[in-house]
Amino acid sequence: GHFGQFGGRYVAETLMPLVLDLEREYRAAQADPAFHAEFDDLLANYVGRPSPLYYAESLTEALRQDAPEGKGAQVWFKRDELNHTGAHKINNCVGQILLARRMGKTRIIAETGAGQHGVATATVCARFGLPCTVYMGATDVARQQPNVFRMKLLGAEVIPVTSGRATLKDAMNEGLRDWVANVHDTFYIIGTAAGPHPYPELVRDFQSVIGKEAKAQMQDRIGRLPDLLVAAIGGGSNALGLFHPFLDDPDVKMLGVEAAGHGLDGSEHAASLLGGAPGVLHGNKTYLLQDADGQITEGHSISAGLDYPGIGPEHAWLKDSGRVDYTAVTDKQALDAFQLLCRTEGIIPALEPSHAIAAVADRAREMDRDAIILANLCGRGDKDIFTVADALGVE
Ligand SMILES: CC/C=C(/N=C/c1c(COP(=O)(O)O)cnc(C)c1O)C(=O)O
Repeated sequence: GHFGQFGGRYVAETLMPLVLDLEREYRAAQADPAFHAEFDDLLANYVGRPSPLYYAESLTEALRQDAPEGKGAQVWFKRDELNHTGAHKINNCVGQILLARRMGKTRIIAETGAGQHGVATATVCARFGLPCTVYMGATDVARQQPNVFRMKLLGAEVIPVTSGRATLKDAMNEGLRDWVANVHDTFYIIGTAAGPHPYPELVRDFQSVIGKEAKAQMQDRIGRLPDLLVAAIGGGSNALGLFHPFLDDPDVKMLGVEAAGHGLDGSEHAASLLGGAPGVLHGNKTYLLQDADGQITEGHSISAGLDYPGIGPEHAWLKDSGRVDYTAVTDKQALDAFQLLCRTEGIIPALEPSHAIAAVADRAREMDRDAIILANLCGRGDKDIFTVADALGVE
């Protein structure tokens, strides 16, 4: 594997030539200044980067209210929810659509759970005039309706998937099935840092613009590095994007936040690292929620984007190496954090980063007032307002 025992490329033989072509093309793109110039130009002038680095003063003060005397870290956000399409997903889609064009592919497919990756894929397909087919679990079609309509407005075909629990895992199964049948003309834009090598690496590389910007912005604004980075984890791409540029800074601690759903003691969660075991799924070896026979078990999370029984292999390696700490936040805790941010900062976060905000609230109270926490605000909550309304029993 490419991350210790984790990673690898466990795919059907028919996929191997394409996966090898993709690696060859990715290496060529990495060495091509024109690729980087086009990527950087689109991120600046189409996506709207750099995303702001924002000091959440009001949230910081609110958290200090019930912190012990002299405690209460400063909370900063990387505002990737302000990107075009409303989440970090677009960073990766811009990179992958450029690879698809370099490879001469004429058809794009993708999987989606929260619909953010689906919208971002449909967006770059519209921009570059390529047909787009998005696979989405029927459960997620129902709970992320605003994004389903946006995908259609952008010209994408949305195919509901009804197998299993009809969430992200099932959508990714269908995406891989389509890809195996159409390798000649189709490029699969995978939405997270998972899948057969080189996907976990190239997705992490495209998303690392988040951490690179944050490092420079922190130096400009406060002249030092943050003490703790916090990010929510579905497959793990926004977390790796923030963490990766800081991995060689030993004083920068990192916390990945998984979805504990209805609690880690039961099976109704999506904490693949904390509640799973090593296994193989979707082309890579990583930590997975699985039963004693190695069958993948269905997860649960209130947040569609974290509702995945796997995780990118780089996180499996970072956990085992001890470089990154991992925790898990329940649906309830995420909902409370969602409302806290709305009320203190006037920002409606997606349910995914709401899990990170819950963990920030937990850690900030234990840290000194001059400590700096930087959290990834990786998506906006417009897509979630009806899910939240139902959960809170309000109109
Ligand atoms: C690739 C499938 C995941 C999706 N979203 C995941 C997601 C996530 C979790 O994905 P990762 O960053 O890859 O862990 C975090 N924040 C937002 C706003 C998300 O939408 C999607 O389909 O939109």
